[in-house]
Amino acid sequence: MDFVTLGLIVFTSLLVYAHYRFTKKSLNVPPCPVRPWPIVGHLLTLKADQRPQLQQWREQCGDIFSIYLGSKLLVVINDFDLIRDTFVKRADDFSDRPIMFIDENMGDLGRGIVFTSGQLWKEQRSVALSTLRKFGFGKNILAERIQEEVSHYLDQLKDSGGKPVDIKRITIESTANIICSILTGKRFDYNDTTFQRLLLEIEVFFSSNQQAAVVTFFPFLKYLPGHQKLVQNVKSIINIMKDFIVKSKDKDPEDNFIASYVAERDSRIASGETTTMDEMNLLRSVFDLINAGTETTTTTICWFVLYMLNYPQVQKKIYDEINTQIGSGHVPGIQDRPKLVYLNAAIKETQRLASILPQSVVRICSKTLNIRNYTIPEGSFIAPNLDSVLLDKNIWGSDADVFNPDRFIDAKGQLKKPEEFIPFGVGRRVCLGESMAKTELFLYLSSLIQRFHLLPVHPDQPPPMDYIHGITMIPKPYQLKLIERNHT
Ligand code: HEM
Repeated sequence: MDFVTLGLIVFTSLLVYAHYRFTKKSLNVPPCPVRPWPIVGHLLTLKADQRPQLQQWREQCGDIFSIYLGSKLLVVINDFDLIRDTFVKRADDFSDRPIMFIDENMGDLGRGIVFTSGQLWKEQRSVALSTLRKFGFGKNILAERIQEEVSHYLDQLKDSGGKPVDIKRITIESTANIICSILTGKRFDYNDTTFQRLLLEIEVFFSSNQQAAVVTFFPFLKYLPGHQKLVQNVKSIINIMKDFIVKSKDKDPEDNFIASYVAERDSRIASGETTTMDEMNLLRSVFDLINAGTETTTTTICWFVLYMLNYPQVQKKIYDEINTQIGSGHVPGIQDRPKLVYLNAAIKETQRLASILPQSVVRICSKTLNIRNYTIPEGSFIAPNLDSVLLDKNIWGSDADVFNPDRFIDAKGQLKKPEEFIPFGVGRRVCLGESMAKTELFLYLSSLIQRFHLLPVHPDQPPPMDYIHGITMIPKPYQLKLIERNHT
């Protein structure tokens, strides 16, 4: 990039910034916690871990405040009632998503499920959901498929022979295999080279996502060399997805998601229906489902195990419950879920406290709107701060920052289902994979505790509960020992 180009970029950014500052001041946008800098806005003010900072800004500014990411306005919504009023009661206004940087590298903008809006999003989401239902979403067939994968997972873990092991990689392999087998009709051998390449690229994708987000706010950064690596990464994932589609699309529509999508598209076209179903949307939906369905579940499992190492009394109570309610004669199945109240409570408590997607997935305002007398200009980003609900002391009590599964159990010993428990988001864009994720979490974690005693590598020195602030809040890498329990 030469100096003239650089000068033009800086000059244009200043003009854009001045325009935004001037117009937004007169528009009464929600308050900023601190004054934004020219060009970069609050990007340099944001700390590496923004969670405590957002909490502090909420105390300072109230339930709604503004942050400038470059010249882009991001409005942060806090508090359960305000989040519900905005994203559920006014879903028509607040259900769109912005187009993100990666779309550019797909050769087509705004395709698939996660980063689309309007009619296209509605059709792609509804097709994805109805197709996934055919393959067992919300039914026992999916649970059986997951259970089969869990048994491979436990065998892999057993191979650690009680030596220190980091379970993250094995867990990603296993959860990715479930979604890949639904999409393509085929489960992969863990050593399959294409599968290993896919997992590696997904890991790179997730770890470089913050960098990717910055490019969304400063498109000129795409000319810097580091960015090319990201582009290459996305292209590699896309090529693997294309290969999945080529190999799966001509199979029986009952065999896999891809073939079923293609058959449905052909039938809509044949009957003269106007449809957004095409190869590009299929490609991007497959990409979305693998990305959204792998990292989130894996991260939650890794958090649960970390809590078990730090709270051995909770682990013992879960094991005792499994022993009493199920015994060791068979692995827990989905029909056992209602019996394991304490385990279910511990899973909920993990999701609440770990809050792995603290600001959910960002939305965009497609027209100028008002919230509590503030103006939210067209094109602004808007995010529900799930942390502000999941960690709220007014909802969960003064020990909201302590891991305590009992808070989800009522006086009669029944599982509580508070409406403020929103780790899967809210409104029309609520997680599409919620039922699958819940089934996975129950089957993986019940089997894990039934089969192994989870121990820290150094007795009485459990790994710290630190995390890395990526696209999800990932526990810092840690090891543990898995000691097989005595089975009768
Ligand atoms: C513990 C696991 C999971 C958590 C905590 C989680 C959480 C979330 C959250 C917070 C959102 C954004 C919702 C919003 O904008 O309000 C989301 C969206 C989404 N999730 Fe999940 N998720 C999980 C597992 C899964 C799985 C297993 C799948 C797929 C098989 C999946 C697919 C999706 C998709 C496609 C979207 C975008 C929905 C849309 O924009 O219409 N998720 N998820």
